[in-house]
Amino acid sequence: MAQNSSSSVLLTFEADRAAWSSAAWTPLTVPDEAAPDATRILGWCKSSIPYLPSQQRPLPLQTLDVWVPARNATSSTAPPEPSSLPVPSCEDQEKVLVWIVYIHGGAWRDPTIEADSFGPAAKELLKRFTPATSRSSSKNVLAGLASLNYRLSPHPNHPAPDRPDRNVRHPEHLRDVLTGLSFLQRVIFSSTPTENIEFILTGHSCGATLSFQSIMSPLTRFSLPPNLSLCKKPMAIVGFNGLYDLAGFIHKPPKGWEGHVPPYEEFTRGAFGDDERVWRAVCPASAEGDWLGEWLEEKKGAKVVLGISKQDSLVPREQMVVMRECLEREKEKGRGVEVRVVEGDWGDHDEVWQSGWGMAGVLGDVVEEL
Ligand SMILES: Nc1ccccc1C(=O)C[C@H](N)C(=O)O
Repeated sequence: MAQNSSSSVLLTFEADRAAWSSAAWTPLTVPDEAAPDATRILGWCKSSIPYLPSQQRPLPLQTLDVWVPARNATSSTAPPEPSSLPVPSCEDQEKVLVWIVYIHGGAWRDPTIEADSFGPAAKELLKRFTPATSRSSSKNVLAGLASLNYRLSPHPNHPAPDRPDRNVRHPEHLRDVLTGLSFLQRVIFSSTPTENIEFILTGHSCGATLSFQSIMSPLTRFSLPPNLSLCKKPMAIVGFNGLYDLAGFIHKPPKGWEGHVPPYEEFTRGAFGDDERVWRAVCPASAEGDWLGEWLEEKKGAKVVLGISKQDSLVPREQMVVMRECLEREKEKGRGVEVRVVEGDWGDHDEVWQSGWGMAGVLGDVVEEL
């Protein structure tokens, strides 16, 4: 049985430590089945942690949220120290400590969708993996969950000329995602006394696009500094209702989707500018070169799960199909990434994260199978 040890975060950089400690741990509670009027603590949450610690005034969208499971069902109500990261201990050498990192959607521009939109799915996952209720047969241990904010492009319906974090273009969204991931990995590796850690990177809509961009070479593809390359790449990428080929959609929409071309073109130009070569280079199903091979070189046995809502009215099923076909073409060349498609009755485009259960089901299965 996994138990928490509240180890202090041993960060090399004082600025990282200050940033991590700047947010308190708050309890996440659920009704207690045993005592109907009481609640029990499911986990602990830190929100709006700035991930650009050296910057004097971090912008509101350059932050991340973290959830960790509570020690056990009757855990004390005293929160962990703000400077700590409670880590489930994992005596069983066979078990892997798994972190899930989520990237929200919103077409690179919607200011009404932020990191906390992962809350419902995070809660479902904590319920499934809380040490007290976790099936002992579960192969792995859920160590924690994180969700990233990143700077956005302007939204015509929500102008905010005074907000520098809502008026950027590619590659700034990805720069923030990689910066947040690096900060998180520094914190996790400095507080977890095991090498046996794996990450699942997951995203919704344009967050799925950003998940795949995160494993591509930042320098050669996006003119970002090479030190933003992830020190540890994810073992699995899980996309929900993802955007994988924007140029393809805009030039040749599926039958019945022609009316969606104007909004797609608007947000694509808003995020990536007018050069269509850039649209192709940023989308995983149309990008050239061997990004998959580069990932698999480091992560043999890596897997991709493409989840789609059958009721999605904003992203057509064909986006998943082109992505699956792209990955399967690579497979024929001998690059074995395992690809799985899950089609769920999860409601419309945003309902899958609003309710959270569909996402949590798919992600929980990936945690157990890793
Ligand atoms: N039309 C889309 C097509 C595909 C993916 C997202 C959207 C969005 O509209 C996202 C967001 N709610 C927006 O206002 O930009």
